[in-house]
Amino acid sequence: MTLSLVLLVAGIGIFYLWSLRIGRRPLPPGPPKDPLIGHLRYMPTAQAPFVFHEWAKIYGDVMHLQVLGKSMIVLDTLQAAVDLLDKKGAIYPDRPPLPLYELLGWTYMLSFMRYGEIFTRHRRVHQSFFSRPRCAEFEPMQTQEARRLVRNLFESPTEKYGAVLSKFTTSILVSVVAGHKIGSDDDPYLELSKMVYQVFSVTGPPGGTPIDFFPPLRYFPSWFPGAYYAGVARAWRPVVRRLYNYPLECVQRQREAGNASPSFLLSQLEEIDSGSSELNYEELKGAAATLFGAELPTRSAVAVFLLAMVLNPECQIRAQKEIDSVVGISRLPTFQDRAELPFVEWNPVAPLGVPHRSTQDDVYRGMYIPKGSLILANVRGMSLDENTYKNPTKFIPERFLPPPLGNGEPYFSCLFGFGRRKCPAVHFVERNLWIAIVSILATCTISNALDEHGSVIVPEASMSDGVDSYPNDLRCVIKPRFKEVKGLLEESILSSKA
Ligand code: HEM
Repeated sequence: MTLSLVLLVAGIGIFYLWSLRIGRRPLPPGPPKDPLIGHLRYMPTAQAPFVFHEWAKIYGDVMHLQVLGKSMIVLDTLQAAVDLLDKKGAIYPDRPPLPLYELLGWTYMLSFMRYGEIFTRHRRVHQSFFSRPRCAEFEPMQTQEARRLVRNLFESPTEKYGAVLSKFTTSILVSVVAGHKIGSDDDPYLELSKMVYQVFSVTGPPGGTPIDFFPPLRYFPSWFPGAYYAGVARAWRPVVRRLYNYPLECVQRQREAGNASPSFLLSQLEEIDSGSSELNYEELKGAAATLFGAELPTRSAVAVFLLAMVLNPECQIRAQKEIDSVVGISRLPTFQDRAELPFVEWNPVAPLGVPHRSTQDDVYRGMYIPKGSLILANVRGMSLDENTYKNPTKFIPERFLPPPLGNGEPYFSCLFGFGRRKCPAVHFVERNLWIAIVSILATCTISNALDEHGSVIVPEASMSDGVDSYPNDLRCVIKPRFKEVKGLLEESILSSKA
């Protein structure tokens, strides 16, 4: 009798727990799906952040999608992303496996690394290299590169602006990572950076190819249905290998010759020799490749800023008035002016970032999030949240400034990602952007280009779908604001040792 009672109570208990999970904790809502393949047919092939944002208006800010049996959770509000990825960071620190990137040879890349012991070591190395005090040391070099950027913009036609921006971002990264100063346009590092862009362009955003959903396809010839990207990866693998080998070989050679400049690679090589490094040689190559691979978002951010200035000339004038009142026109701005230039603070929006992956089952607002789900933080969707931001599609740089300077809207804190995968270079990146933007505003007038009939070209405010979300149309004219500008730039560039 007693045994039956115990079994009955245990049975009820087990049923209760089971019903809690299956019955009362449903998966987050999502659009209707097909049997077996789930949402495969409905996954957006273009402008995904905007499509997800529209779906979120119907199904809610935490959506569940399923593709070939894999769960995907799309987070469309900052609140949901902060609650899950920040506050429960221990459950969401992983990245999905990326078989195509493995085939390409992107190994030991922090951005794509699975969570674990190797990740923790690499993350420590990156974080300590880009610590706040360390980043302050890069300011003189960043200032000089921003001035070279302006000079190069003056000397280039509109269609070359993209290349000029690449040169700026690559120069800063190469200086920091390998201690090399880029001079001419045929510098091998510029060629490498172009290659990285091409590799990412031909393989698309991480995790989106048939091989990522069905890894055995990587072993098939590229003509086999679904295995096209295996051929692409095999063809581009040597390029990735060159990106891994070239910088380290250069710094090793310079070190032997006794003329290596301070850099990430040099300090890590010294640590390897002294036995205090967290990384071995192959891992170090991957760590450096990680940093070169991060060139694209900075280039896009400056390009988006230029586009915003063409489309919003009143904002350009307001920022320039502020700069003129603090800096004047007889010198160029420096980081020391930053505290007095609140209107120049400006940040880009990265669209979908890199997916996180959950390592345990979780429950959020009563919804069940299965272990192993891919978590996509739709940062673009978050920026369009009308409950938080007034006129979200309008460019209002002062929206985050406290009144009376601005609207006092909540600061958009997620540009650099979430939780344990947040961009480790944030202090470095926001300095790159600030000095580029303030230098351009202080010295340039950015205005509409004219077409062959003399009519004003108004570029469309839309972004590419590619890996770097770059403006589709950046036609504009960049000219010196006043006649002394070129002299000030030349003087600063010639006298600089940075
Ligand atoms: C405007 C420029 C940039 C933006 C908007 C940006 C933003 C981001 C975002 C959103 C992530 C993903 C965070 C997440 O998964 O939650 C990320 C990761 C990362 N970023 Fe940046 N980033 C920029 C530039 C850079 C630069 C220049 C570097 C290096 C010099 C860099 C290094 C990294 C690394 C290593 C990761 C991977 C971190 C990890 O997976 O643990 N980023 N960044």
